[in-house]
Amino acid sequence: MSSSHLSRKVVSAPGKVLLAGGYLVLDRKHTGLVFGLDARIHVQVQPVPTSSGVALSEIIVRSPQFKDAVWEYGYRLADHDGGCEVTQLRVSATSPLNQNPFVETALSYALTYISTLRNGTLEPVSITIFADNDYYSQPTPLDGATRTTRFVDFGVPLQEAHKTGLGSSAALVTAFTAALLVHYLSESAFSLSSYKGKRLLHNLAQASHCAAQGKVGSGFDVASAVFGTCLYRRFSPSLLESHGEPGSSGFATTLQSLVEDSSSKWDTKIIKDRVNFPKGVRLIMCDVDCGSKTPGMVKKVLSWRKEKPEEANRVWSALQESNEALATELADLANTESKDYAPLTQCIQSIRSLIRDMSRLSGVPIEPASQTKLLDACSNVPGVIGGVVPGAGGFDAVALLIEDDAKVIARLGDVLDGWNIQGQEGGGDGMDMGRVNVLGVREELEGIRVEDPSVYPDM
Ligand SMILES: Nc1ncnc2c1ncn2[C@@H]1O[C@H](COP(=O)(O)OP(=O)(O)OP(=O)(O)O)[C@@H](O)[C@H]1O
Ligand SMILES: C[C@@](O)(CCOP(=O)(O)O)CC(=O)O
Repeated sequence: MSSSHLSRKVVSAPGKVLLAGGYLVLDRKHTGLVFGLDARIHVQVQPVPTSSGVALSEIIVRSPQFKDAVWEYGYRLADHDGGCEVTQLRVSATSPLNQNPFVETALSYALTYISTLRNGTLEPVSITIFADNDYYSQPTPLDGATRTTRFVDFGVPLQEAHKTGLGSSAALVTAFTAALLVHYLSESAFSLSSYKGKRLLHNLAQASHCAAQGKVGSGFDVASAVFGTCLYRRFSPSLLESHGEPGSSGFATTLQSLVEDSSSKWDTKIIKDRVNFPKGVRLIMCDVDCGSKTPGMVKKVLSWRKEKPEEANRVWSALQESNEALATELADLANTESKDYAPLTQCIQSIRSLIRDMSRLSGVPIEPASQTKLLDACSNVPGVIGGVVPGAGGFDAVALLIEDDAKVIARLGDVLDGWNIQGQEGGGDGMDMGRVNVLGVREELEGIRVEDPSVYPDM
């Protein structure tokens, strides 16, 4: 190990799949069953050596798997308790500003919080982001085969990469925030191994993720990035609606109180003890490349619920019951070690049927006909227990539960090989289904994790 590894800190956070509870989880009355995935975003922080003894207040962030993915920021403490303001610096006077709102917001929020706990200036650091390959569409070898490169060079700018929908921004903001807290704060002020530390990270990452996306979602993706697989009940949205912004008077104190929850306002529920995953079963994702999400799906579903509350609430209550039954069945299978997967198939079928009701009644293609065909074809493969359109659904990836056996994956591969043509001819949604690839990801129970820095490439 070279000595530079000693001062480097690396933290990783998992991607997610909302197996059950899409849309419902937006309402505190309901829960979502979210699985963490073994595709992670890793963030490395290292001090910048200063030979002259003069430290400039500059932070450089790189995402070396993408073209031109370098962001430089100046930072300063604002007057009137305004927290830490960051300003993106141009790489050259003539080059356009290539912004990364998630990085920039996570940086100013984390530095603001850190500055409330530390006196004096924060020394500059260099930050590197590594994304596991499955966050972006490209064929990856499945279990058993050797992955050639741990972190593939995608060779394109970040905006041109095809995302697979594993929640890169939430995993990034969470790992990025955690890496900065671990770097700048002493173990006694902040530790990821305690529940208190995770709660603090959760609150801070939810605040900056919402600010960066410009809307308050349910936050299931940030919650699973911190706590891993869980049943999730969201926080009241009003919590994040009026905390001001970096630079505005009083922002630092408001953020500190929000993050440390000094008025006990956070009502998020992370339920881990009712969730388990049976040995012998595996979750996999099939990425529909060129799949696209219909814009405004959330808005349309919510306006249907507002217009027809009785109709919608009937479906949502039944779905909530089926979603909980799925979590219970998975936990029972894990506890009893039974290999009778018929009840699990049944749970998945009843969820799918209710999701199709929701699609029909709301007019939103949550499980469109082309995904119904894909899921039915996958479910007919021996060893496949069942599958759903996860999250918001639409034309994105599907999630399957299968018997954890390479033969099942091989059989699935055979079915999916010719899928492109079948989808285009018979999809019936006016959408072309692209190629369907089995991603190399699987479920993972663990959330945020401090990593051994020596296994990452030197940057
Ligand atoms: N590897 C990375 N390096 C730097 N920034 C990244 C990286 N991955 C994601 N980001 C940031 O997150 C943004 C993508 O966030 P977006 O919410 O659109 O996708 P997502 O979180 O993957 O979506 P979904 O919830 O559908 O999975 C990028 O534009 C960039 O700002
Ligand atoms: C529709 C929704 O409930 C889930 C969206 O999930 P995904 O981004 O499709 O994985 C929105 C949310 O929970 O914020």
